[in-house]
Amino acid sequence: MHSPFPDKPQTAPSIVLTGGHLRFAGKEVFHNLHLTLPAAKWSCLLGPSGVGKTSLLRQLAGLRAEDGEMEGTVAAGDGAPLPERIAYMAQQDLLLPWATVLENVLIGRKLRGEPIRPQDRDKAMAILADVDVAREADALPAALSGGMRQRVALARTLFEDRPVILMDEPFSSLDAITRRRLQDLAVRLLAGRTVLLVTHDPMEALRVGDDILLLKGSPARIQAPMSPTGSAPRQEDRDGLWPLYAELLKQLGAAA
Ligand SMILES: Nc1ncnc2c1ncn2[C@@H]1O[C@H](COP(=O)(O)OP(=O)(O)OP(=O)(O)O)[C@@H](O)[C@H]1O
Repeated sequence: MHSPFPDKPQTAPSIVLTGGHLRFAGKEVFHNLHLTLPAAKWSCLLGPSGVGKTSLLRQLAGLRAEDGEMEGTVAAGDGAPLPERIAYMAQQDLLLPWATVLENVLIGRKLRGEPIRPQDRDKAMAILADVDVAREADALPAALSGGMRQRVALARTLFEDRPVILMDEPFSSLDAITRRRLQDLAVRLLAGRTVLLVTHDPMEALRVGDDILLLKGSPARIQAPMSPTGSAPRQEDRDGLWPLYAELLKQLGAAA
């Protein structure tokens, strides 16, 4: 099968957050939060809107909270430095408006002062083809639909090919068919990576996640209600996901 990643992924570490704490204007979003993301597994984080999922993802990505107080330590289980091993895909696509789609995928190399080699362009184009926006490679982001921009942002994350991937609702703007296709693609391309995926879609979490996490309450706490069996991407009927879906909905309802 064609793969834009001919090399083996670097070893993916576990990620450990200790004593996570976030406060905005006196409101505690979370307090003394502990979380371990197992190495080379997909963890999916669900929770009601505003509970703190994006904030938690940003803390794991090493980003500061604007206008907020953040405390806690984030470390890789193997003890090696973490920041350069993380790819972070934000909720807003954050594409550079003046750069073409292809340049946006390659922007990480450019920002790091690395040369753009022919094989980098080839790899970027292969990923753009995988996410079905290769025809738009020379277009500016403003010419794309929201779903297309999201696919470009996903392509940029995949291009970075890091062992740790943090994604904030990466498939939210996509139609149902494209969403499933890209879930399957991401599972294939990111096998062996340590992934945390924030989603509002319990079925998405059940299809792709090794571990499902819930963030709930105020201040928010982490729960780990289930770890679906069978290898991802799972199928609703074949893998018996519907009862788990109902259970997750119940638990999310209880979280409101
Ligand atoms: N810059 C900020 N200033 C003040 N409050 C903030 C700021 N950023 C986030 N918050 C607050 O922190 C809380 C958590 O926000 P966060 O975006 O992490 O939630 P979320 O679970 O990702 O929500 P959603 O599912 O809607 O994306 C919310 O109450 C939000 O209003």
